[in-house]
Amino acid sequence: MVAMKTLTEKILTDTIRLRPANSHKGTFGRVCLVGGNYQFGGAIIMATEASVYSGAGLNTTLTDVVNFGPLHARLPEAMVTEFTNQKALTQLVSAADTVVVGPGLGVESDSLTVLKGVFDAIRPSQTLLIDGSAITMIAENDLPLPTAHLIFTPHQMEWQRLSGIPINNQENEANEKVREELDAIVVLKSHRTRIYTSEGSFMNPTGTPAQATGGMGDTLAGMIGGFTAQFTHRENAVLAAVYAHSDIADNLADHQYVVLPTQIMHQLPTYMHDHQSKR
Ligand SMILES: NC(=O)C1=CN([C@@H]2O[C@H](COP(=O)(O)OP(=O)(O)OC[C@H]3O[C@@H](n4cnc5c(N)ncnc54)[C@H](O)[C@@H]3O)[C@@H](O)[C@H]2O)[C@@H](O)CC1
Ligand SMILES: Nc1ncnc2c1ncn2[C@@H]1O[C@H](COP(=O)(O)OP(=O)(O)O)[C@@H](O)[C@H]1O
Ligand SMILES: [Mg+2]
Repeated sequence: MVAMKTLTEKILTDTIRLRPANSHKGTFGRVCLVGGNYQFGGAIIMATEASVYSGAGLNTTLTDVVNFGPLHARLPEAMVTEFTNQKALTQLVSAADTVVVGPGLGVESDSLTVLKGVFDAIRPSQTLLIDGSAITMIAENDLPLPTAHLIFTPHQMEWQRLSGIPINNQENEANEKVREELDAIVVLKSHRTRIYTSEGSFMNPTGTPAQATGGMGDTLAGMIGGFTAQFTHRENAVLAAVYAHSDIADNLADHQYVVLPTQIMHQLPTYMHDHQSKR
């Protein structure tokens, strides 16, 4: 086991590139976000909004039809399609650089059908981020994983379900072993989030109890989606998103009792401007 490294602010300038003058929306990646049933629309709206605010060039959301209006009222920049339309799902998933599946997807039979549809459509060259309900469904149904660049973003209870490691025993050695079996990047979220990759394991030093509110992880999932779609080094993109998400929260918590997920994403364009590479 190699010692865990602690992330520093340097991960930001190592990752967030200066936007080239000769560029267009296609330069900054396509993200497809899948989730948000009739009950959890807010989750996929927050994930989508976080991806857009992190600079991803094109964003399409596959969700329950009840969420179309609410999503567009907040975010006309995103495109929407119904997640039960298998043909559209296959086409939109195939066209993405990064697919984010799970925020607010739910665990009912329609949710499982959607998840299986994503797994069938994904190709090995693509990045697939698996969050929230999708992690729970994989664990509960023992679903085989597709071949792709996989990223899991479990909180401790979701990691217990997926890995079988009880929350109190989630030590680095055990976590690293399961990460290897999954052949994925694992972002194990807690008050001090740890990130396990094939290139090493990392501790995120940022974060505050002011973040302990629903939707905070949905927002991180969207940010990682946006970062991985536009920045070429996948591991660094994940690390930078985790660091930024909680660093912004720390800054807001200097003068706020609670930090809302939507406040974090709205800070992103300024924060990324201030922490981009100078070259
Ligand atoms: N506005 C919305 O639409 C929201 C929808 N959400 C969605 O709701 C679905 C269910 O996710 P939940 O996470 O709520 O439910 P889960 O049942 O998966 O997990 C929550 C349980 O895990 C426990 N837990 C233990 N350690 C934890 C840790 N470190 N972090 C978080 N929880 C920990 C909590 O106490 C809680 O009882 C997901 O699809 C999620 O995306 C939630 O994100 C909340 C907001
Ligand atoms: N006490 C805390 N200190 C630091 N970060 C926290 C704390 N509580 C929650 N977070 C962060 O908030 C996010 C919660 O994710 P998750 O439980 O998936 O939320 P949701 O599913 O409601 O969106 C994670 O990024 C986690 O690290
Ligand atoms: Mg979550």
